[in-house]
Amino acid sequence: MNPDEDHHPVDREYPDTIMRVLDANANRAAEGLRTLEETARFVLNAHALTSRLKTLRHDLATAIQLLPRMQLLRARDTAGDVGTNATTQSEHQRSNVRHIVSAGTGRTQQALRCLEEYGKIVDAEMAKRVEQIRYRCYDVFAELEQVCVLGGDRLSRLQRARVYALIDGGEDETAMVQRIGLLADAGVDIIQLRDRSLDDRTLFERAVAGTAVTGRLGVLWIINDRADIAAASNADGVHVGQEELPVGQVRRIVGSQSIVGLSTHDIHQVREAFASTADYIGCGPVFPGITKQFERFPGCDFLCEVSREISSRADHSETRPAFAIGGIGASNIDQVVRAGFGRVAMSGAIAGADSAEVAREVRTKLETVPIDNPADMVIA
Ligand SMILES: Cc1ncc(COP(=O)(O)OP(=O)(O)O)c(N)n1
Ligand SMILES: Cc1ncsc1CCOP(=O)(O)O
Ligand SMILES: [Mg+2]
Repeated sequence: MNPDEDHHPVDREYPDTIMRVLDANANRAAEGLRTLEETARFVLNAHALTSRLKTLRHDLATAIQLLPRMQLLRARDTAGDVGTNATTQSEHQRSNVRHIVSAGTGRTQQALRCLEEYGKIVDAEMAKRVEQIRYRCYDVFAELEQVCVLGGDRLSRLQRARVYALIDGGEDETAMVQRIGLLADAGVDIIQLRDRSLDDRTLFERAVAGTAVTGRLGVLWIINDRADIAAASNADGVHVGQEELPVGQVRRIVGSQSIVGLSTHDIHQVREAFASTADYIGCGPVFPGITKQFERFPGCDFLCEVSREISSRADHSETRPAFAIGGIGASNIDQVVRAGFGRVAMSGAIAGADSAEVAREVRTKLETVPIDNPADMVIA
């Protein structure tokens, strides 16, 4: 705030000691929130958490404006602060992102409590607002720490993923598990269970079996359409279409640690998806295929538009991994690659006896397209 705009009704001067506590902790809390926000944004790609942390940071700045800023600045005395040299060894060591997050959340919470307590002497309204911010922080911080462990791992695997296979539930559970093993061996990164012919109980049981085997094999496991079954089976995520439950509602069911994918068929839907909390998008249908019939094919023109949209955004945290889908296989992968896509989802092409060779061949071609991979830092 401009010092001239300091409109706090200063009817008294507060002791410098109090002002120093408030000044130091206002800075500490704001810096802590910014560190956590950057982690959610750039390291974890956690869109919903990033925006909640940003709102908290802004609300804190608004609350701090209730303090007499000139008095705060006059009281600032970094050189005379006996605490600046009193550092501990652990303050200078951060071994991984989890460590940064737990240090940041602890520090921010402590700073908010100090602000609140000392703020009560100066401005009761400010103290009340900080108290509310502190309560909101408890929830957001708990989620952030959890996302760091499970969600962060899922998101970094998603960022690296290139080949995504859609499968049905198979003849029986054993057949499905075998197929998953084969696809994983062939280097498939993500497998989606897409089967509308199964009753809910059987679909759930297949989902549970898939969660267990993909967990062992290091493959992401996504359930098509059904957020409830994805949550109940502890799958890595869910994929929904434009006519299904909105992404925000899906999130309420599966939580922030799960992957949510969204189908897109035109560039407006892609932009909407980038503004939502979806973690990746499916783009298509590109070509006619055997799995699903369509009247319209946005085709490779659409893929080119999506590639341009992604590369036009300087800030890659504003985009999401995009998988081309629809009739894609070894015979047309070159066209997809030429459209700038380094990731595909396939069903029909990986359903036959040659599925492993197809998956390998497709992968080799896709690897010629660089994909943005910001999540290559050690999160564990
Ligand atoms: C990765 C991926 N992309 C697109 C789709 C299609 O989803 P949707 O439009 O909801 O159609 P159905 O698969 O539900 O028939 C997908 N499943 N996966
Ligand atoms: C579900 C879906 N949505 C767009 S294309 C498609 C089917 C993908 O299967 P295939 O790879 O066999 O065309
Ligand atoms: Mg669907």
